[in-house]
Amino acid sequence: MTAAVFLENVYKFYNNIPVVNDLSFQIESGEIFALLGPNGAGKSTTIRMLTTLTKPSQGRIEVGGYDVMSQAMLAKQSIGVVLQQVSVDNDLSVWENMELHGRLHHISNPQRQKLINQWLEYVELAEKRNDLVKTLSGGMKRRLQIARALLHQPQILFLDEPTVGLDPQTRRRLWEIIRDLNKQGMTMLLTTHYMDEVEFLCDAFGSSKPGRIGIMDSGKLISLGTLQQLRSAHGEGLVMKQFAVSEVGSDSARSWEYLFFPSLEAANIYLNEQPDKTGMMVRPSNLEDIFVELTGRQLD
Ligand SMILES: Nc1ncnc2c1ncn2[C@@H]1O[C@H](COP(=O)(O)OP(=O)(O)OP(=O)(O)O)[C@@H](O)[C@H]1O
Repeated sequence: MTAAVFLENVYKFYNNIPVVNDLSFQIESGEIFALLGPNGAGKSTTIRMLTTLTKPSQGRIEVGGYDVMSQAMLAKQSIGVVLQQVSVDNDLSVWENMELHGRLHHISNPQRQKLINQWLEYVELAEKRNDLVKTLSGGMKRRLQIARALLHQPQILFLDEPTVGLDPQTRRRLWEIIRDLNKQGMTMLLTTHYMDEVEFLCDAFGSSKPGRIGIMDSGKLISLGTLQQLRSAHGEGLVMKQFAVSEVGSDSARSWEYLFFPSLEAANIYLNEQPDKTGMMVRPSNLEDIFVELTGRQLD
């Protein structure tokens, strides 16, 4: 079966520096895939290459079975894109934004109006159809971006940092939309630097098909798998040990050392064997622990 998204040995150089460095992975049809990494890891550049907005310097990329270099038009038709910066036209109404996109994609009426209505209903903006976009909230604008990206019935939806700058309720609502679209069979690739976003969207929680997580750092894919696979690979049990890193007068700055163990039980056995347990605690590992272990950094 052809992968919905396929990257092989992909590089992107800016000023001779590889900001994407030998990236290879595939996403199957219907899968949800999150690219997680700190600022500057190369996530946006990767999405820009996948969506034909910038060319790879080397390597092969296919989306929807089409080569992004030699079959860019066909590749573009098979994808919907929601970029980090809100890209809807503020001076047009909600409906006019949808109409423009529909015309650009040569969707003829009455199908165009049917799809506009369907997707505006889906993102709960039907009642706002005649409102100017500049009067909408940030969350509404993001939902409009999603509705517009879906109008030409793409197979794959790319979302670059979809919930950045939104309040908690709005983020939650967008996550539900993203998860629902994926349940309906839409292939999804999203970038994020929020751990809770990845855990909500990619975690099993009763789903037989959890999403996969690709952790990127300095242009490289440094880990790949479901949350459970990442936890199994790095250790499901964690012992946190507090230690002083500096002493200034009577103040001391404290930090944590993380020790991973194959299971929570193994972590507990280790703790029980310690003669002095002061400043130590045991808990199951999570995505953030794994990220810090792999990159040596914490996300914002
Ligand atoms: N057009 C460009 N010219 C030169 N350097 C660039 C260009 N675009 C991106 N970069 C550099 O490439 C690196 C990767 O940037 P990118 O935006 O892909 O990272 P990111 O993981 O998406 O980060 P963020 O979460 O901040 O968006 C950064 O060091 C950035 O400064």
